[in-house]
Amino acid sequence: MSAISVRNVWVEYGEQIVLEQIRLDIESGAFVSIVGPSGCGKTTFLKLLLGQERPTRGELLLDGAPLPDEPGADRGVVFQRYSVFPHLTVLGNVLLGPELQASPLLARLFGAKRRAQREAATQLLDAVGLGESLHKYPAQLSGGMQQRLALAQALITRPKVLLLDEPFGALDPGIRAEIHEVLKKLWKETGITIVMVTHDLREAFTLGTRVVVFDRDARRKRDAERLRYGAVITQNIEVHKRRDKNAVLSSAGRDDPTPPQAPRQDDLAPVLS
Ligand SMILES: Nc1ncnc2c1ncn2[C@@H]1O[C@H](COP(=O)(O)OP(=O)(O)OP(=O)(O)O)[C@@H](O)[C@H]1O
Repeated sequence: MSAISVRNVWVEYGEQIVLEQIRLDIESGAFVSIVGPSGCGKTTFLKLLLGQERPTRGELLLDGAPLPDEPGADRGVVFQRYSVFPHLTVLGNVLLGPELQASPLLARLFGAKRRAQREAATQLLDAVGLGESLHKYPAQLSGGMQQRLALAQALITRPKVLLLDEPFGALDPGIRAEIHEVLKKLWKETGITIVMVTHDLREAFTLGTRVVVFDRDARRKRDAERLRYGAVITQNIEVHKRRDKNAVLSSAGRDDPTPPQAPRQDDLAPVLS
């Protein structure tokens, strides 16, 4: 479990200010959903957490220490598409991370270590429902199965933080609901801190312990001002108490209805207006 602190962070690309004055504390084990209009800097924010982008100003801390400047095994990531390697089998995809960690040049594990990692990978693939598909290639999997694989691939190195960039955006609603359950279960079991960008407000509120809205100040939306002002956090909504994790997660249970906090999509439209 890991806490993240974002302290007065700005991101500028040349003349364009994308994010400004971003201040956010994410408690250890939280599940934070990031929503906001297209182009307001959500993916940029995720890239900051991943270490793919650096803030122009401000700092980001992971468990009180400056966040490493480059992606590392402490942060797993899943994108909407293309997270998995098409030329590797399901098992090969999940084993690649540990292999690269153990041997950056050869990307191979040997002997007892290989057996232990194979066992861990197989267990994880079982947990995401791909236990029967270990030797298939991604092209032989459905979209939902590929995203399950991407989750397993991201989690095998036991990262402290899982970053999700619209991971389920391309999936049908039914498949989405299934994979939500898988994700909630993994979150519960690992206690990992999750930050997820989504366009789906219902998903944001159903999964998130906190929903954070990024947007430009309404007074600064004129075209002439687009470059000079970045997005800020306009709302930071606590949806569920993380300590009450079982209550959050029990929404996955057969007997539990949708949690009372999860609003209808129509009710949520004003959040983004
Ligand atoms: N490397 C870069 N160089 C210059 N501009 C960039 C770069 N990366 C992002 N931007 C700009 O930053 C702004 C925010 O982009 P970002 O992808 O973070 O938005 P977003 O909220 O994730 O959008 P969407 O919801 O459509 O995915 C956009 O105007 C984009 O053009």
